[in-house]
Amino acid sequence: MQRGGETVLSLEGLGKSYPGVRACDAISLDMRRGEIHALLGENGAGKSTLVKMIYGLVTPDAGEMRLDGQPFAPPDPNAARRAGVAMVFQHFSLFDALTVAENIALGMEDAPPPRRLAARIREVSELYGLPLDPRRTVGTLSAGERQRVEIVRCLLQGPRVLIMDEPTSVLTPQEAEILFETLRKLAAEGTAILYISHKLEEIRALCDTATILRRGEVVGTCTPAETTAREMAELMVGASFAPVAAAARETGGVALEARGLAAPAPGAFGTPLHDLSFTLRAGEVLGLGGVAGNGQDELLAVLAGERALPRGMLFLDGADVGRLGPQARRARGLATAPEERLGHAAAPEMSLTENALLTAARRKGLLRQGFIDWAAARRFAEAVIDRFDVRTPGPEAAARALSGGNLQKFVIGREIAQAPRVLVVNQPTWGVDAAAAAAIRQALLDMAAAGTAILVISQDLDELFEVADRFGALVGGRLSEIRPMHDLSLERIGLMMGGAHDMEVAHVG
Ligand SMILES: Nc1ncnc2c1ncn2[C@@H]1O[C@H](COP(=O)(O)OP(=O)(O)OP(=O)(O)O)[C@@H](O)[C@H]1O
Repeated sequence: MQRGGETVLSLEGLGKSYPGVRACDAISLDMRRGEIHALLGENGAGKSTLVKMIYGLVTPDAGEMRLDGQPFAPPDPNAARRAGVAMVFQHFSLFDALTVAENIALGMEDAPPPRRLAARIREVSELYGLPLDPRRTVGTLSAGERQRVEIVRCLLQGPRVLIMDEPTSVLTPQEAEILFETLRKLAAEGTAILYISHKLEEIRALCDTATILRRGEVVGTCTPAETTAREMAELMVGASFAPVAAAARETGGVALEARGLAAPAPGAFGTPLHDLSFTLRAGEVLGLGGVAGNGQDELLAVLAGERALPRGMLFLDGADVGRLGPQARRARGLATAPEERLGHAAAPEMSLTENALLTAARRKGLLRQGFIDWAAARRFAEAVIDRFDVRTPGPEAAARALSGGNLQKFVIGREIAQAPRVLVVNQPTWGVDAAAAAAIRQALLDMAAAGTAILVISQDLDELFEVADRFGALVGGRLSEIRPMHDLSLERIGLMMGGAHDMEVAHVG
């Protein structure tokens, strides 16, 4: 570990307000050369706002920044990049139809000629243990490989400060380990890394120091290796919270069954589903793991009814529902929550009340003789906000004004609160902080104990260990054998999911 290097970036009293919310309040923080610095905080604590100020996407309304001792106020990301600040986002901004090299060239100001660039990409990717073929079309890459494109793009700039926003949510455990090797090597060379994650065990393994934010303010710092995950979670929340506990439960009859379920790829780069068969019983939680892009979204779309299926492939309580649309399936008790919260699970410009109405109108009786019962819709939205501790000024707030994790709590809570017979969720706690994730997982287990059949599609294996009774891996649109969760180790599951995609652990040094 390289503690004690000179300060590269210092923030002094940084602040930013949005209407009704002080997102960041007088934040001071120093980053040193060679340091891997975690930024921790519950949903809405201000982490994204803070890094957006460093990256020139948001202008602070108070305080100042210094980079290498010089005043630093980037008006836009280009300026931040020129000054040596790079950022890898949770959502990749790559063009599927272009090659790796073309994508990288697009993000550069003075891209070298194609052959030189391809050679540089090979060089940097090999040096940092992130093999990448510059000629591959991005649409054919796995999520882990796409992330490598983003990282290599940053590394080509030789950044002094590298910001990573929840980088491991798309990786297998083996790929995450390779990423950590890369980050350690970068830190050893002097790069300062600011690392946002809700995965506290990862932070303990990787980060030299952590700054904890709560409601826009710095509330503490710690040395992650010397602090337990629970202690860190409690520092973030400012209180203790209960661990997830599964009550003993009995499984009932088969509620949902897929029989040889198959569907062509929805577009040029989607994943076709091949011959998926599983049963899901009342009171049971079936976990489907897999690296992003292996058919998760496509499976959710056919289970939700966004895409119809031929006869004979999908049964709800014994009845063939494959040809029914989403509203008809919901009316029969099959509720679903997709991964993408803004735009798919929720309409960004609509209020929380309107978003609640979108999926709950039938089951919660929010329509009266064809008219919307706005008072009832608002009460339902308020009940979800209360029960799942969604931090927002109120149900009239637009979905897009919520922090990522708070919107996630809302869209999952909206389905849970409808008490469906079968619930299918994709990445239910993606981007949700530890305490809120525990609350969502507990709610899923409580529903199962009350007899709901639950299918959890997730890339978070710790989550599946916590909630699932049985496990199957989705790989290339196919389903592995389904095994009892307690027979499986993390390593075994990682291998079932496709291991490290032909990658070798970086040889550091
Ligand atoms: N564009 C915006 N308009 C209005 N409010 C906003 C906007 N962006 C952020 N906020 C508010 O600022 C606060 C901080 O949000 P921010 O996204 O920085 O939190 P976060 O710590 O990154 O959360 P998460 O872990 O959920 O991503 C939240 O209360 C959020 O609702």
